[in-house]
Amino acid sequence: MSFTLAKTERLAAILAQTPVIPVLTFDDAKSAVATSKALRDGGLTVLEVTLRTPQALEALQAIVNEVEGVTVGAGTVLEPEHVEKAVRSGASFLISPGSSPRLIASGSEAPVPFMPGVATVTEAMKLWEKGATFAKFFPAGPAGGPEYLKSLVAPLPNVHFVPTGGVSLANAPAYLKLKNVVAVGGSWVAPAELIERGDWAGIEALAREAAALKAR
Ligand SMILES: O=C(O)C(=O)C[C@H](O)[C@H](O)COP(=O)(O)O
Repeated sequence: MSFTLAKTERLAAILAQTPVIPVLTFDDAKSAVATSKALRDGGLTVLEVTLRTPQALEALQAIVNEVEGVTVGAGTVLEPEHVEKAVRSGASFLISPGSSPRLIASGSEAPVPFMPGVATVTEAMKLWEKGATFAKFFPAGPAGGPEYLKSLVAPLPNVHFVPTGGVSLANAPAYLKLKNVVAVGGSWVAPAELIERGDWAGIEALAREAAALKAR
């Protein structure tokens, strides 16, 4: 089991592309493609498609095949079966809200980078012992917010986080200014109501505001 340097570097390069990773939930491939184009046109090019709906893998594959200029990963990866299916559907990276031993074993062996989730110091240390230096911080707000993450800079200077869960345009800057935050994740840039309504211009506008945020 290993988080290899090559995959870690690949993940670092993906995360360096953007201050905000949209966390997306799709009920059909068509709206997934349209939403992804709107996000890309607004300047957000790294997308996380959650595996929370029956159509999620089909949606992910459609984005991979039909939308140029985006890097698409799978989110809500909870078990080894999700790892296999997401990779087969063309995911460029895998993200999980947590870091169970079984998932770490299969995720770290995947051919694409895997970013597990943590909410505590000990969880972050356990990953670091295995060679993982990037983790999703979830659920960011309830788990302690920017104050909590700031406290980890001194003891864990080599672990970097993508806070997700309760992040908004308003509070994203407080996370993005931290030394140990490379990007934030959030669903606010593609709200379900706008996707249902087909308001692609609205999503593009939200993406544009988010893309203008600065990571350190
Ligand atoms: O499904 C996953 O893998 C998760 O980790 C949960 C998501 O990241 C959050 O649901 C996004 O949080 P909000 O931006 O507050 O909506």
